[in-house]
Amino acid sequence: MIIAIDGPAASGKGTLARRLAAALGYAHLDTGKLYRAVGWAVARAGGDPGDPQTAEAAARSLDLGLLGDPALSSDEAGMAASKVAALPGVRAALLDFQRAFAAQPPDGARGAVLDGRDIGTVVCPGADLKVFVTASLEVRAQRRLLELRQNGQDVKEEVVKRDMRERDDRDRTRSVAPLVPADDAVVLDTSLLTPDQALAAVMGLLAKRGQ
Ligand SMILES: Nc1ncnc2c1ncn2[C@@H]1O[C@H](COP(=O)(O)OP(=O)(O)OP(=O)(O)O)[C@@H](O)[C@H]1O
Ligand SMILES: Nc1ccn([C@@H]2O[C@H](COP(=O)(O)O)[C@@H](O)[C@H]2O)c(=O)n1
Repeated sequence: MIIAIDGPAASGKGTLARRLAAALGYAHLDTGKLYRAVGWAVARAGGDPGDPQTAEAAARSLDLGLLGDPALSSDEAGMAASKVAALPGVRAALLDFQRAFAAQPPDGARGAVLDGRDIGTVVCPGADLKVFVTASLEVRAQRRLLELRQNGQDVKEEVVKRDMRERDDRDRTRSVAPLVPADDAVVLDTSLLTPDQALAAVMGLLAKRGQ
């Protein structure tokens, strides 16, 4: 069983995907971390994340050990990620790994939950369940602000909101794998939902479908 969770920044898709995977005993892949690791590797080396050759080389030689680096959660890493993510060569370099994870989840798990921007449309178009998670920009910016401050990062509200809008715009308008709900995705607005309520909504969908 493959579950695809997509949506814009800080909509709550990662929280939902992680909790869903734990509840079902499935493996979870946060695909945003792959793009963050590539963008961050380029930026940290002083390169331009928007440069196709540099970014594609970084994607092809990506060290998966970097996915646990706390620096990946920064706003800067998110911006660098969205720049490398607009490049077709970078997306192609990361595609096989994501598809292999979904087809053969690690540790013998019976299923996989992947979250990102293009899971339901490109990575796993045949997923058993697709959920497109949304929330208003205001709510999402407040969530991210709280998260970054709790992580000890000194960030300004207007900068977080501006960066989020810019990142969402780039993700929605890029020519390759843009952020759009798959035709067969269920849209879940979490603006007024707690993480528990969002999880319950998806568990309810699975139960209704007999899965
Ligand atoms: N339903 C919710 N209600 C309140 N806060 C939430 C909810 N879901 C997630 N959060 C919080 O909002 C923040 C962003 O959530 P999360 O990381 O799940 O979003 P995301 O869509 O995966 O973001 P990104 O794409 O940037 O990784 C986290 O601090 C998380 O704890
Ligand atoms: N499937 C995906 C996942 C992510 N991206 C890009 O990475 C950026 C960071 O992702 P987060 O989920 O960690 O916020 C995001 O803004 C996208 O540009 C992607 O393109 N496809």
